[in-house]
Amino acid sequence: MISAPPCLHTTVQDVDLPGGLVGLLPHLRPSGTWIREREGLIGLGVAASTTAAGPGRFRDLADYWESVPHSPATPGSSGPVALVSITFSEDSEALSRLLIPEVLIRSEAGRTSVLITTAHPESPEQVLARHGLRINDRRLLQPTGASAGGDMPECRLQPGVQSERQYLSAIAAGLTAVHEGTVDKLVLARDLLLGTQSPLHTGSLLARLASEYPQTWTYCVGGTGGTAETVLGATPEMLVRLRGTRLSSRVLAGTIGRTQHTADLVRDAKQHREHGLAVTSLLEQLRPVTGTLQSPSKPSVLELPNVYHLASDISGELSADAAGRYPSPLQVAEAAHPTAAVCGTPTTTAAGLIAQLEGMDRGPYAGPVGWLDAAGNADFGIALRGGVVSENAEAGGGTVRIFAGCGVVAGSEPEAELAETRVKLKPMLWALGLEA
Ligand SMILES: C=C(O[C@@H]1C=C(C(=O)O)C=C[C@H]1O)C(=O)O
Repeated sequence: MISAPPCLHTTVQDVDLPGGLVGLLPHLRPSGTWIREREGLIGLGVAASTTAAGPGRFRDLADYWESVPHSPATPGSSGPVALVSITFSEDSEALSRLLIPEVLIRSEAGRTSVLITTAHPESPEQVLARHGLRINDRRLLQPTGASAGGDMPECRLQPGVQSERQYLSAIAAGLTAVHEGTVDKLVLARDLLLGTQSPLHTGSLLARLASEYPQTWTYCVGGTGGTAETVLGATPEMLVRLRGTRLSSRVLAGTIGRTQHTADLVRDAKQHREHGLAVTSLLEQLRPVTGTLQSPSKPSVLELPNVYHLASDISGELSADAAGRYPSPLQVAEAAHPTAAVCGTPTTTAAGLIAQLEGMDRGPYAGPVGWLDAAGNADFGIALRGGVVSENAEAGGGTVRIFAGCGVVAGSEPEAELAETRVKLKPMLWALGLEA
């Protein structure tokens, strides 16, 4: 629902954070995160937010963001940042969201700053104190409360929308569509449901993901209390990164588990075909909004603790329209989404088959997730290796719904694809204490 955003006042202050963003996470209940290695951001609380649904969801979120009136931040700072999660499908029942956190802790190029954005006449100290933080007289940013520790509440594993057997049938049906020439590639996903009896501390869960998977972007959007849903995970895939008019992307497709060797991936023609379709889709979809685009002649191998992926790092430059205007970050994300890394080729036919064969609403899974600022900078990853946490404030516990998918092309074997989803579910299962 789009409502008028409040007028926001921002203050910014440089701080020291020797333990880095990840060290702070177990003490906090973030409303948003985007962290990789020692860089990124943590959002706390919500100064303003909106939700959107349907085919106009990108545009509606962009309109809201553009209408946020805010006082200019200190020179050198890019002002408020919005965290964004957008559903995979325009038909999703789930909401796409944009939220501007009250407190934004941002680490970039060795500098950490705290940006406070508020609609209320409160001092920065009061706002920080409400979120369990203080800045001492030596500029150290410190938590005021104890760490929640790394222990996760006991989780009960429940079946997802499809059993493994049903998922194998969906893959077989996908392969038939490939053999009949309806699609060249189709990405099919499944889910698992985990029930918890006591509340899940999302800060600790995110800290576990960020520590174990430092090569990925640890994301989180939501968590505004009550029965609100939080989207979180650790994605290795960058849909679009914008720094002014410079654009970059990391396309992943073609995967093996760590029990195999990278050489098995590098010499596998099927994996390269699958990868090539994902790269081609991104290049074609970005062409209308870019002037130049470069992609490597062959993919490299991205090594993660659970899998090896074929990876292509794409770079380019945005193009201006006839009036000299550059596309906004949300327009670029809309153009890029969905690539054949998470949908298929051709896109519309694949999306129709996904809805039919998966039998589930992907919600935010495989949709764009990340942040944008008022200077036109943005990081939008693809919401993979994660899930949706739903807390039930009354019952005290909640559920976590986690997702994983894989690309089906000619030569795919259903059992191997099922095994691939098992290793892709590993980061979340491990972070929740369900896997060694
Ligand atoms: C669909 C997922 O991952 C995508 C599919 C891949 C593949 O099929 O090889 C690899 C990386 C991602 O683009 C997932 O993690 O759920």
